[in-house]
Amino acid sequence: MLITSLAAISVMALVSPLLLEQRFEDLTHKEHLNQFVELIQRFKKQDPDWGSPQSSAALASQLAQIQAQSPIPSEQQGNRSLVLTMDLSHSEYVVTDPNGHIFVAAGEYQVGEQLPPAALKRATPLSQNSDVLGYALKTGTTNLNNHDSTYLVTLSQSMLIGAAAGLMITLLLSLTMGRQLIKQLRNLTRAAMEMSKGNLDQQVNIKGDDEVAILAREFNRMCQELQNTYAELTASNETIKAQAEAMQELSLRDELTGLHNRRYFNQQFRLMHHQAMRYGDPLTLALGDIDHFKLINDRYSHQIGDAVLRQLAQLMQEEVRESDVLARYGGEEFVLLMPQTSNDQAEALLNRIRTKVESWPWEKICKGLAVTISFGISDKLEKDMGHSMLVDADNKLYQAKDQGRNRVCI
Ligand SMILES: Nc1nc2c(ncn2[C@@H]2O[C@H](COP(=O)(O)OP(=O)(O)OP(=O)(O)O)[C@@H](O)[C@H]2O)c(=O)[nH]1
Repeated sequence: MLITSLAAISVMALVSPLLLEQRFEDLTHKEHLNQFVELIQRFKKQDPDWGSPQSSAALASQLAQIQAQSPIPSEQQGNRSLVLTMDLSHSEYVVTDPNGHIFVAAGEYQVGEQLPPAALKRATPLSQNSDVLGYALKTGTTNLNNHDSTYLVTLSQSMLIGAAAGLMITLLLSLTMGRQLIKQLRNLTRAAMEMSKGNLDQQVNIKGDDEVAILAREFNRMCQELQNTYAELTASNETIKAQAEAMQELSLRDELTGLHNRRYFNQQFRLMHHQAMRYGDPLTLALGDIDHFKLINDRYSHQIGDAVLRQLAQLMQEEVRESDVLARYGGEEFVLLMPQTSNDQAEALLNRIRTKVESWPWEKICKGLAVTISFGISDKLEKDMGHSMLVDADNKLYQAKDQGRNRVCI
């Protein structure tokens, strides 16, 4: 923009004086011609023999005299004299009769010749009333008189000084505006780079109302929108994540008791069994089964049976460790996986649970209700992904049932 402005002013400074000179010359030429036509008309008025050889010779001689001496501020007497103060010293004119025969010569034209048609076309008719007295053609270049030349030079110099002042002002303005522009663009670039790093909280200062300010305003608006959209997306992501986690958790939970389900137990059992096998850590598995649960359902209703299951899950949950895995294994069956626990320790824990179940006031749920539970325990670690341990615990549970229920077998 700066370069364009400077170039425009420089071209203007160079071309304007030329155009001015050209225009000045045109106007001077026109002015001279008008004066010349007036002069001829006045001559004609005083010379009734206009067009005669004597008249033509008299005019030619007068003009030669004028051109040689002018300006002529004289009032010459006589039939064929002119009264004028016109300065013809800088102009040369060809004058013809109405038919284009030259009787006043100048430049390359000679007296008595016929003015060529092209030149005649350019010539100015010398008219009086409606009569065409002849034609006048200016030849050569228009030389300006001293006064006009001085005027033109002064004008050209003024224009050059004006252009120089314009250049200086443009330069100063451009530098000042350029600094401001660069500062704003730097701020914008910095903010954009921060955004690309993921810092969406970007706002740049806005000064003025120019294109950069409009760009900065749009940038700020875009940042704000991006920030809002990002916040919405993050919130929605969080919700989706939370829902996915909740669903995942639900898929691993038993709906009735809230304990983990058999699927979760299977996952954990595989892991813990593998770990215990690898590092030689103790691992104990207990299978529990409510005694005569069918009778409870039959005698007190299925709803009471469900309430028993829920309460029993809670009682067991209260007794086990965080690191233990307690799950509902099937209908009225529970499974408890105890890492870092020996058979004896497991037996003690399950007896504690068994006693707690037996002594819990079941009458709160239903009058006459009594609940007991039997457990089978195994610590059998074999390279069969836990199969032996499960079978062994199940066998021990049957053993407990066989031996009269409400007991723990290891
Ligand atoms: N209320 C209720 N009952 C269930 C649920 N799941 C299984 N049952 C019942 O639990 C009972 C299990 O009965 P059985 O397998 O004969 O065993 P049991 O009556 O407890 O007898 P033992 O185990 O030998 O002491 C069946 O009647 C099932 O219908 C449940 O979610 N809710």
